[in-house]
Amino acid sequence: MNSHIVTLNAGSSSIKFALFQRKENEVSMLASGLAEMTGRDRHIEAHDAAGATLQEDRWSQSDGSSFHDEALRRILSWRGRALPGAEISAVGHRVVHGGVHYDAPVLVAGEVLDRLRALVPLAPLHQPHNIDGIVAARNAWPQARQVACFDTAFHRNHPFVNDVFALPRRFYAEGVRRYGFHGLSYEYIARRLAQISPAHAAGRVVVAHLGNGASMCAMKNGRSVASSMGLTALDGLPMGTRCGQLDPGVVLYLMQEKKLGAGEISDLLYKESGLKGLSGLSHDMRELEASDLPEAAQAIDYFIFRIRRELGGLAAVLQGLDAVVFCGGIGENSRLVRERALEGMEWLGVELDHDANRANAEIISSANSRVRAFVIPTDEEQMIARHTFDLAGG
Ligand SMILES: Nc1ncnc2c1ncn2[C@@H]1O[C@H](COP(=O)(O)OP(=O)(O)O)[C@@H](O)[C@H]1O
Ligand SMILES: CC(=O)OP(=O)(O)O
Ligand SMILES: [Mg+2]
Repeated sequence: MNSHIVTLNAGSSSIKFALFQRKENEVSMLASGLAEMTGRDRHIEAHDAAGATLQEDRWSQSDGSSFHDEALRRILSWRGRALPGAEISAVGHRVVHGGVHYDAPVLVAGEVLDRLRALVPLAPLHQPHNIDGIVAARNAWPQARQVACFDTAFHRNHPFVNDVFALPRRFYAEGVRRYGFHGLSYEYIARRLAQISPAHAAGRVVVAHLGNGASMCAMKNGRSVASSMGLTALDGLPMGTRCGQLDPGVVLYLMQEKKLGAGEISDLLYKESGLKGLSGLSHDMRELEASDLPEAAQAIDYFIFRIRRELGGLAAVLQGLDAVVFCGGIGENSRLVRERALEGMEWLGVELDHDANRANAEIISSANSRVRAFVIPTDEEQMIARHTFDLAGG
């Protein structure tokens, strides 16, 4: 009997969903979709494996319900029509934070959900939606097993120096560590690079996952050795609405001088900063690139500046560089960001092929470039599906 699974991936500005089947160890996607919150509107669309549209709809946020609640409701209400007769044996969820307990996917049972709830303060833009997805999927498919697949798991073998903050040791012991996120994406990229170019995959690689959330990962032989993100998904690169790296003194200033409370500071750093805060226009890179506002250009400048700084830093961690990979909504689509991130990087061994970059080619470095630069569409859904079949069977 063919077994089907559903995957749910709630990001900060989108929920991606898909239906998979496994036949003789091969995982294939039968349908996939995306509910997304752009600068302009909210929409949902779904396609079958051949790309034919199965569903398309737009809505505006007027009734006070959150984007994620409404998106999840629409995704689940669609399932009856989309999946007639499909027996769903398991639902795989992207869960952004696994904390100290989880360094691999788990079946959601017993105390798991409580442990995931305890991590909500460390990932407020994601974890509540990941948990809502688990609860909603339990109701929608009561017979199915629920599998949690963690963004943090791929990074859990970092050397101590990449894992620690210089705080008194008791904080490390209680889990105040650099976890790193986007691990399902990096895991997929490591596997895919090994298919495209095994020699590069075995070497020193920096992957830039540039989406609404953005981070960079240093990999050696397909394993993560450092991430730009930390205890939370606030650190490192500036993002759609998140600040990225910040002097902790700024937080003290906000508390002591501006008299802001924890909730206000959290909202400021997670929801009002980054590209949105700097541009005053939008969190959405497409809108910033299309704008003539000098503030929009400066927001992009800062994004690029931090990518370049992180690239140099991670190359130093790896003691050299063999390949750079771009992925995520911005990394896969923005020629401008890739071009500006790599221009003048010949000292590091990267020479861009401008035509290939403009064409969104898979390899965007020149034939002479010592370091090869790739654009590889990421596929977190595929990683979730593989883990879910492996753990829940079917
Ligand atoms: N053609 C494009 N040019 C520039 N940016 C793009 C393009 N397409 C998508 N993006 C950007 O990708 C980001 C969303 O990335 P994605 O990885 O889907 O987000 P999430 O973090 O929610 O999973 C948005 O900032 C969007 O503007
Ligand atoms: C961890 C994170 O930032 O995820 P996303 O890019 O999906 O918001
Ligand atoms: Mg994402």
